[in-house]
Amino acid sequence: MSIDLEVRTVSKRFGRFTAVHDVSLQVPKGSFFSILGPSGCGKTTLMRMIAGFEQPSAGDILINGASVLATPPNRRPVNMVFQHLALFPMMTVAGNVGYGLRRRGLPREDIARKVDAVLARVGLATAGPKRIDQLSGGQKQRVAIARCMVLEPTVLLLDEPLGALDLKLREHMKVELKQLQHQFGTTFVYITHDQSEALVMSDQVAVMNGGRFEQVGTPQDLYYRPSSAFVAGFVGDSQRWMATVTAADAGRLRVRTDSGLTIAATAAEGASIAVGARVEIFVRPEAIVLEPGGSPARSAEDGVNQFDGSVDSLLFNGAASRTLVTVAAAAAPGQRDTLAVALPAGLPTGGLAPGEAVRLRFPADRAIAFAAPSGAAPSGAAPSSAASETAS
Ligand SMILES: Nc1ncnc2c1ncn2[C@@H]1O[C@H](COP(=O)(O)OP(=O)(O)OP(=O)(O)O)[C@@H](O)[C@H]1O
Repeated sequence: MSIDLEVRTVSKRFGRFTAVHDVSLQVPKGSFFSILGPSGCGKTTLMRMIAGFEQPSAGDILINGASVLATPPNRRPVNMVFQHLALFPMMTVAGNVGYGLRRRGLPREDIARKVDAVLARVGLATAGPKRIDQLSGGQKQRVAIARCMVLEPTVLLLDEPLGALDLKLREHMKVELKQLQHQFGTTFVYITHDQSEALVMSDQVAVMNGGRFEQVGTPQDLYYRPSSAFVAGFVGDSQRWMATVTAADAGRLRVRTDSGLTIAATAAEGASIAVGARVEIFVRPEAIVLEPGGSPARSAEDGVNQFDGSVDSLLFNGAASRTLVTVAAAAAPGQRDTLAVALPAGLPTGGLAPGEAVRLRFPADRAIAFAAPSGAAPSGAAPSSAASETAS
């Protein structure tokens, strides 16, 4: 596996503030790598160092195995697509796409041939003579990508390129960008604060927080095997509780949530958690199975959590429909918890109505516990309703 881009223990300080701390990554040739993190975590600073617009304070950046620190931005084999695309509004589509080739001094006929070929590959074969303002938002995105791809970069850097689009177009462009990347076979490094963009498109994702990488892995790794509470909370939806550990045996835990529920949970990989520890518990909505209430109670199985509750509300959203279920903690009168549960596709939501009794089950190995940062605020309990916690 050859590596197109390598970042080695790179840091960036602005005065006394460190925006990027000791970050390392390797991006294999032809892959889609995303850097995902909240606003201000250092994504753009890292990207600007790769592009050559900022110099690292420490570390090295290699493209095709050679350090590029001494190479100015316009000589690095990378191109960058910005959120606001930076297309020239007064030029035609072909004029924009051919701009870099003209600056390189290529003969006109070579430019015309390359521009036509790349426009055809992004599905805009006939758009060359059009003005930029005659294009839709999605078409402008494709022109911005074509303008970079025509220069045949080793790495294409994309800085939140879908940020300015409306939601529907963003959903569409996620799939289209992934297809374009696959078709060109070019290495893409993509920065975003939108976890769903990163999950859908990427081969590998680095989750960044406070200038550091929290975890680098496949979307599946991040979703199913998060290595920190930050990753578990930032990637995908979760039911989340603050809790105290009441029993611990080789990673199998029993915890009492601040809202009064007793939950069988599993310590996150590599975490050593003892009785009395404060933890954060994460359960994915689809890990929770919803059964009709009133069905004969199954005997409590070891390692399976089981709660009786009632439907609070239905959140219909086609295949992504959910229901909110309220359960009460028997040991804590007056306290209750509302859990979001995914409805299996095709389940007639007509069968469920607010107030209806249901039973929730989820296995202990889908309730992942991370040590809570010291001083973490309790999650707090919602107001009361009638339901009872059964055995777990
Ligand atoms: N030239 C600079 N001088 C001083 N501080 C800077 C400079 N550039 C960035 N920073 C700081 O570094 C931190 C990281 O900024 P950066 O733009 O890399 O974050 P980001 O993750 O890309 O955020 P966003 O998603 O909002 O663009 C921020 O606190 C920012 O204020």
